[in-house]
Amino acid sequence: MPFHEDELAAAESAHLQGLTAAEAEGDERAVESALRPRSLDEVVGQTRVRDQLGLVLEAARQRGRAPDHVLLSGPPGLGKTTLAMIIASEMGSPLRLTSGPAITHAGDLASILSGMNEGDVLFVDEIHRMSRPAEEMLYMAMEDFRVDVVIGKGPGATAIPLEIPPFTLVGATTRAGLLPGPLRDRFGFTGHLEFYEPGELDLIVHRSAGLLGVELTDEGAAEIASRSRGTPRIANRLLRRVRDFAQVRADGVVTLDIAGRALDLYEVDALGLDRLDRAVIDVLCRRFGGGPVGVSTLAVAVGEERETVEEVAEPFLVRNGFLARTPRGRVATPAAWEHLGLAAPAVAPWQDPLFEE
Ligand SMILES: Nc1ncnc2c1ncn2[C@@H]1O[C@H](COP(=O)(O)OP(=O)(O)OP(=O)(O)O)[C@@H](O)[C@H]1O
Ligand SMILES: [Mg+2]
Repeated sequence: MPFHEDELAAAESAHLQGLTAAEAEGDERAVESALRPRSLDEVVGQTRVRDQLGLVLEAARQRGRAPDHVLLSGPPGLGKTTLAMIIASEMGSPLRLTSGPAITHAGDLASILSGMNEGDVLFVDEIHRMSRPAEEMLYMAMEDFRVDVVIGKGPGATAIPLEIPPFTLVGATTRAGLLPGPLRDRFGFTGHLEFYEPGELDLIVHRSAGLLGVELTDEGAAEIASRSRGTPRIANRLLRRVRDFAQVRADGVVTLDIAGRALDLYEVDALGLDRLDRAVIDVLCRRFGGGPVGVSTLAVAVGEERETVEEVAEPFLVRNGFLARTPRGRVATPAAWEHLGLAAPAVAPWQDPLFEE
């Protein structure tokens, strides 16, 4: 391994803990980091992004240059951080980790950049949450490998140009749409991560079970995979919860029956909807008659942050045909009514030509 794994894992878990502040999750994070694929070959699914990225890295290696800047976008838990780490490891370069919210001043970024060596990979998680001045400094650094550090204030302020050795920026975002155009355009390669197919999640569950020493049947793995919301992080988490159940209530082997009972206990339904997903469609149908309703109102009604509803619940609900985004707001589809065991209104309010907001 070109970088020191323990250090990396420790840095990552500290970084992630800073973001979540939930001490109890520390252990989960450590397991998560142990389950990360370490090379492109180990990555399951995402074939398009993997092939494209593989080419970008190979070409850079042949030229002996740092690869182009890479932007990774997609819903949480699909592998953005994993891929960032793989980019560094495939290039044999050290990885530096930071995140948009951690860079509050341009000076924070300047000090990170000035400590970089040629070929280093800088990973900026949640890059859409960086401050404006830092963002502008980053444009310049990405394009010209140079930044202007402003010393002093007012008329006496001077800008001192600072050269930065060629590096590769890897940005991750759950909201590519929120990135300003000039920043987005400076990435040489953008990989959009998609939700995983059940067959791919099945492979991931088997792989993780092997690493964790969990005994499971093919049917047990398939059950976990099909209830994982197309998301490897969730597949791994459910596997651990099902393992607990198997250990305490049975003989430790994860069978179809055990997986089904455990997942019912954890309120993950047959289609993989979790509590938040169900709360969103439930409120939408029962309280707002199917919509349309603005996302902020919806978020208040389910007692969550707007961002959480938009970034975590919605992509999955939209992709699975339970919810639609319309210019007037969010609406429930007939599949959502059906999933809740409710009768959909004969004419949905938003389809009624006399409907007025
Ligand atoms: N393609 C994959 N194959 C196998 N396991 C994967 C894959 N992608 C992700 N994982 C697993 O899922 C977990 C979550 O992935 P990761 O942390 O990279 O997601 P992320 O996109 O960075 O999420 P977030 O937006 O929340 O930061 C990892 O611990 C890893 O074990
Ligand atoms: Mg991440």
